[in-house]
Amino acid sequence: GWGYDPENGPDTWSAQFPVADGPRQSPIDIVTADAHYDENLQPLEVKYDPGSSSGIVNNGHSVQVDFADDTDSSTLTGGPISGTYRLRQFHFHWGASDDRGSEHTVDGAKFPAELHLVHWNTKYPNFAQSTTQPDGLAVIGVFLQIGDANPQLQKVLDALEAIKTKDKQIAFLDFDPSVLLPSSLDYWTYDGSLTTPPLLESVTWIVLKEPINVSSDQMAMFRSLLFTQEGDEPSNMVDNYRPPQALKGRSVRASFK
Ligand SMILES: O=C(Nc1cc(S(=O)(=O)[N+](=O)[O-])cc([N+](=O)[O-])c1O)Nc1c(F)c(F)c(F)c(F)c1F
Ligand SMILES: [Zn+2]
Repeated sequence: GWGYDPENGPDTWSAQFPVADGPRQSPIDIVTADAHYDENLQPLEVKYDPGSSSGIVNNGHSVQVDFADDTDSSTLTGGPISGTYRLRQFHFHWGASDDRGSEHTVDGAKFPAELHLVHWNTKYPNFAQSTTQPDGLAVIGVFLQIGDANPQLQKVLDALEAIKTKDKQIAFLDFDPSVLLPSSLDYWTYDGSLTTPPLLESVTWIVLKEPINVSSDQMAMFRSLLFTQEGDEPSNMVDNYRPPQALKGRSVRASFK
């Protein structure tokens, strides 16, 4: 299956997923001088219920925290979107070293990691259906930068030793992901896609300008995960990021001056 090695990584995905060469692929490099301030953009409204967190899983591509999305308990509204989007899951992308790992870049600069909070549009019956619609998903991207250790992140990191190998998962309850958001919700937004196969062009991207902190030691904990299943030749889960894709005429809007 697809992955991030030379023989199954981002440069090979278009063979099985031709949309990889489509008109609205993600991630992108955000050129801040070209990001147009749009005064019509609303503030983001994030309302997460810690009671809806359910589990944490090593899915073979990332570490993912899943949420119950059968009610409007954890939602995203406002910002560039209309209607109500439900939080489905969040996950991370990171590098083998602190000089890389984010998917989006800012004026060419890479961050050591990027958090993605995946939401789906409740005008569609469920997540799967929404993934096939141009306005089906809204993903909040948050950059991680090396600084002081992040105590909010530590609860996620403490769970990793129990899900070291692919397909391992454990219960992960009472976690409010808003503790992972920076103090400012200023954002850039553009129309894009999933950054992993099936690369569906159904994502309104909302990339926060302000990074959150992570320490180098905490980054090393992400890198202790494995892409591989228990008993297989171990391969460290690192560099699980797709590089920036062509803008193909798209505009990036800014919610701030
Ligand atoms: O649920 C999905 N979540 C997801 C998205 C991204 S993402 O990087 O593309 N993203 O949008 O943030 C990265 C990871 N990850 O673990 O790294 C994910 O687990 N992907 C997904 C899927 F797996 C399918 F088989 C499918 F049919 C579909 F429609 C999907 F949308
Ligand atoms: Zn992602």
